[in-house]
Amino acid sequence: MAALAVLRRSAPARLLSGTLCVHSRVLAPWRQYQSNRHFSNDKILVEMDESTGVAVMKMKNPPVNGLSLELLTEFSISLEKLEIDRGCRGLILTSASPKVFSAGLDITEMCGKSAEHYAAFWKAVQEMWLKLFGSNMVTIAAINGSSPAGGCLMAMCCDYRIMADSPKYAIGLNETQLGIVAPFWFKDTMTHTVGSRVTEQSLQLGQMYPAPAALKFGLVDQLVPEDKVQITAAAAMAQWLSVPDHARQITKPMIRKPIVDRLVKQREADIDNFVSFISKESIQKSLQAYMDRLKQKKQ
Ligand SMILES: CC/C=C\C/C=C\CCCC/C=C/C(=O)SCCNC(=O)CCNC(=O)[C@H](O)C(C)(C)COP(=O)(O)OP(=O)(O)OC[C@H]1O[C@@H](n2cnc3c(N)ncnc32)[C@H](O)[C@@H]1OP(=O)(O)O
Repeated sequence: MAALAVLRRSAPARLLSGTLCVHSRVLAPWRQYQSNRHFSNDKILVEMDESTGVAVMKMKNPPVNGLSLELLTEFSISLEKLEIDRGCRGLILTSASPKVFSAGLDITEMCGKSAEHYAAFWKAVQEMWLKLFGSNMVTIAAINGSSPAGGCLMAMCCDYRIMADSPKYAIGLNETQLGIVAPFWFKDTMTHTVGSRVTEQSLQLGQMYPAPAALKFGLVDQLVPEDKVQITAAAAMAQWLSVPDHARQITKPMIRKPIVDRLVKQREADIDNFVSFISKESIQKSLQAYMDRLKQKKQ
């Protein structure tokens, strides 16, 4: 048992290659850590079921769960807490808002801000990805609504994806549609999920796939009626957890560690690249025009 406990603790550290730091500027203090093991801060809600060892993490940033610096920071802190919790073996990631899993990166974080802000934001995006893609737990995305760009990235980081069966909900990496470019580790994550050919086409076209199309080529693993997404995720989790932890935890990094290491080796260069790209006037104009289109859609 002691050996298993060591494996459980040491594998994430190896996989994440020392990436435990989080940006300190917006660290929200834990409001509470109650006996029933629910904890929450502003943007992330965690419900931990001690009898199953499964935590449900809900993103809570209405109206569309934009991945702001605050949400990303709280996400990484929450995930880190669960990762070191002996009792937690599985994580179900979902949205507290109906109809949207996550609208991806909060575009307002990438518009009209300082270079320092862009760098802090991008570091938080990297941190989220390193922790979720490199997690030692079983991770299941319960995709209860649309999931563009960064939302799709989060879902793809998980071991298994269950999506609400509705053509109204779409998922994909649509960055080129905004006039921006998905970085290499977004591309790596998609290649890992659906292979090179589909990734090449999807990324160039910035394609969003309605849920039934996403199922066809494996961007999601299972479609279920909207009101069954959570219960199906719990059932899938039970199945994944029936595999002995130590064997699964040694297997997962065989595939994922080289992908994680690629970013770890060039984190600073990737931040510099992002800051210089996003600061360009032409890119700022594209993002602003896209935000205007989103707002006009309503009128
Ligand atoms: C060489 C390369 C090197 C380095 C890298 C360089 C570049 C950068 C890479 C960056 C990677 C980027 C990743 C991203 O995630 S970008 C974000 C992409 N997201 C989207 O395109 C989603 C846009 N939103 C939608 O499609 C819809 O909102 C959605 C999610 C389907 C929900 O639809 P609906 O319920 O109808 O809601 P509304 O559209 O009415 O939106 C409500 C409200 O929210 C605002 N909003 C929506 N999405 C975002 C967002 N991502 N960020 C900020 N704000 C958003 C929307 O404008 C509305 O606002 P309002 O004030 O009008 O209420």
